[in-house]
Amino acid sequence: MDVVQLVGVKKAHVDPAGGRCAVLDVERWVLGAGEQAALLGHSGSGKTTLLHVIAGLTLPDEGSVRVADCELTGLDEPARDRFRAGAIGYVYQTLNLLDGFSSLENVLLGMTFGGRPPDERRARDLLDRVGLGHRLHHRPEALSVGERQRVAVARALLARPTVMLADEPTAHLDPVNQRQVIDLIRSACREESVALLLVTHAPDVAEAFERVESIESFNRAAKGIPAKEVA
Ligand SMILES: Nc1ncnc2c1ncn2[C@@H]1O[C@H](COP(=O)(O)OP(=O)(O)OP(=O)(O)O)[C@@H](O)[C@H]1O
Repeated sequence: MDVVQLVGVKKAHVDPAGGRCAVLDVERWVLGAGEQAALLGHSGSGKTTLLHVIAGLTLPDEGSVRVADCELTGLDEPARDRFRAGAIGYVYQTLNLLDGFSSLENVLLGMTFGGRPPDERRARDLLDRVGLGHRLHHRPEALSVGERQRVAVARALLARPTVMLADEPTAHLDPVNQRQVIDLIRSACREESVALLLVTHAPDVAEAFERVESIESFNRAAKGIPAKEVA
């Protein structure tokens, strides 16, 4: 069963001169239930835009985006926000942790938009599992970059999502920490049967995945790839 299915998805951004710039042109792309895929691609090839479209953070100009059997293009923004809070775990490139709040509060805040009561026991358990049981009450500024990254992973898992989207979650880590955070994301997703799409620039991070693909192979709008060369 596919938990993400994009069909005929097109998305253009408006450039500073007011012109439209095609960023996504995807005939069909799917992610299976519990599948783990690494996504590579050059800077500006549309990786973050693709994740935003799958998460319903932005709508495509054309096409269908189905996630966990829900057609996101048919939902208004508040409905997409509610859907995302329940079905999608997102680890942002910039982590998006709130400065004034502890690790535990940051994890719990992830559920605020879902309309369900925050599950503090699960939040503590997840923080424990990512090795931060002793950092529950530290604020982001008192955590290392790797620890912040792990808080973001725990927050993304709290609502028991169907899909985890991770946008370069290890960009600022040394190779040892990078490996630890990736292993942690992968094992947590496997244990909870969460499908994973992870964007990375690091070929050695991608190598560990059974499915590795470059966005240029399926996005006809990626620069340098003429549409006719894409099957
Ligand atoms: N809100 C926006 N308005 C206008 N153009 C945008 C917007 N967001 C992204 N773009 C453009 O769309 C293209 C794809 O951006 P995107 O962030 O998806 O690329 P990426 O593959 O994730 O890049 P990177 O690897 O550098 O993070 C880029 O050329 C970018 O300048």
